Amino acid sequence: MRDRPASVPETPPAPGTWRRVVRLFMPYRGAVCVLVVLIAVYSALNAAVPLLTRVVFDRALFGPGGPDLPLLALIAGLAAAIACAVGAVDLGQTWLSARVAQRVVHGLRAEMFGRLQRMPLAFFAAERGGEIQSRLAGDTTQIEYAVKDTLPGALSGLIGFVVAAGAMVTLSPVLAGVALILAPLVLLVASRSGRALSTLSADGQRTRAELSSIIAERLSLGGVTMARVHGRRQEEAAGFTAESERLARLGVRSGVVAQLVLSVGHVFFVLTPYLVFVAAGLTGGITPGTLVAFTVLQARLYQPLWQILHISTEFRSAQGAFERVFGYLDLQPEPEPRQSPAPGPGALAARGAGFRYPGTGEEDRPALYGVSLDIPAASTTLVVGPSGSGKTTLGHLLAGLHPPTEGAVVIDGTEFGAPLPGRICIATQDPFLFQGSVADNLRYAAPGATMDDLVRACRITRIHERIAALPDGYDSPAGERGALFSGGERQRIALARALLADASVLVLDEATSALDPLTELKVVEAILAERAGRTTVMITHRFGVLDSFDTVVALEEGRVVEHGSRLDLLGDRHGLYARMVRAQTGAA
Ligand SMILES: Nc1ncnc2c1ncn2[C@@H]1O[C@H](COP(=O)(O)OP(=O)(O)OP(=O)(O)O)[C@@H](O)[C@H]1O
Repeated sequence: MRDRPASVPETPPAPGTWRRVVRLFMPYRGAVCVLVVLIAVYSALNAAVPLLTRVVFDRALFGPGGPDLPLLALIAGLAAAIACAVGAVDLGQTWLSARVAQRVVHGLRAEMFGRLQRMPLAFFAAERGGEIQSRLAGDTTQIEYAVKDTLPGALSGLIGFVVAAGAMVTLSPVLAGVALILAPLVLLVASRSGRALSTLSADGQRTRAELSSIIAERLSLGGVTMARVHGRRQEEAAGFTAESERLARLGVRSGVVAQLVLSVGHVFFVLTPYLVFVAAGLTGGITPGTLVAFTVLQARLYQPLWQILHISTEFRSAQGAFERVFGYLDLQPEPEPRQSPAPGPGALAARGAGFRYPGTGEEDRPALYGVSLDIPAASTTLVVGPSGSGKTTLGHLLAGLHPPTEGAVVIDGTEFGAPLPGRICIATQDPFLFQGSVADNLRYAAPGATMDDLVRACRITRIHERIAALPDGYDSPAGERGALFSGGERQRIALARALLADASVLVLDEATSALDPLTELKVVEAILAERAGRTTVMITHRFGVLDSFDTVVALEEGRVVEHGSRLDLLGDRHGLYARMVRAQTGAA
């Protein structure tokens, strides 16, 4: 299993994270302003009730003339009206804040997905699947929880605090001063604990991502098979358990730190009223009505304070998630192609093209270098070479999947370095079939294809009989990554999909490698016949019996070492192609 440091070193919060969080709300500033007004109204209405209580005590109940029933009835009516208004305003503010929060989180998710789609393929080769899943689904969910409660909570906390403190100062400035004397201590503890919480949160998010990666990789069909074949089930379970325990420990520590803040706050809330009573006793001249109103207002003061503490701990806990999401949003995507080449017959060329995979050092040889080739329109070209010689890399360059890191790749006279759907298509050795029906998978290349089109393509790639024999025919499910089909069947379905794309250039990168040699020969011949008049490039190791190609390109160690007609290259007894054909066919 993976190695991990026993504990991730404390990292200070990334500078600018909070500024970026605030910026997320900028497009909704109008709604946020309305929210502020609603919350202010809500807080003012809430603060009015204790002031009514003061009138009840000092005038309506215990006034000089005894109980004043009409005044009591009036106050009861007013209190009922205020309660209704508070309910309505509360509903409005909940709707608005939920809307803003959901929009912000939806925007983050959509932007992150879009950014990832534009990342170079090398990013997906290096990044773990679980990591992407964890950031896109897990981190955004944590942000959603934080943002949903935070926006209204922080605003109502602040406004509620100001309104309640203002009302308390109006009643008695001295008692208000005493009530707030311990507040700085609580804020200090909150700020210290907040920093610890952010670190714990970042560590927690990383551990969650590690768990997701283990699940995605080791609980896949391939991962489970590998563990069973090599008898490593217990080690796999132990690796997962260790990460899970680590997450559990982090969860406990975060819970304790968060509770520390809340507990200090609690002591403050319990202690302060008694300090106020003592102060009232010492100063004298405070009416019972003022003291009752003051006591009610104190509760109203603590609630927002409590809310602010609670939110600050929650937000600090979400800091790690924000940083990981922003980390993906800062990734450098592939540049968009400057111009789309004008339509043409499909003549390809490489001009001194080379490619170096990201992460390979300057001292390593590039995967491909100095490749200059002309592949005329409507020609058929075979690309051969030893394992690791750069065939797939060349295929990817010709299909626009990688832009060359030196030189250029050209179609019909125009340089390109990005996929050209509809003009160039590639079928690979390990094709991707998604969960859905066989027909869905085929129509991915040609959404408007009729059933006859599907059947025709599948007949060419010799897979129609197999699909037709399934209980639901073309509507049968393909399974996870096409797992309900054999490797050779998957390849033939993917080849049919590539034919349906009807591109002027088709690159076959070992796309028939899982077929038996006889079927492979028939399928390749049928594809070439179907594509007569269009350009086809085939990369393969099993070329010994393939004799219908115009041209052969032989690669060795990232360079083109032979390029010519098949018969010419066969004539060069010491040439790479001739030697490889002899090795395959057993010819002397
Ligand atoms: N994503 C990658 N990152 C780094 N190096 C890579 C990556 N993919 C391939 N390479 C390296 O680039 C070189 C050429 O690889 P490529 O897959 O093009 O060879 P190939 O001729 O198609 O091999 P094979 O016949 O085994 O499929 C190899 O040395 C390989 O290790």
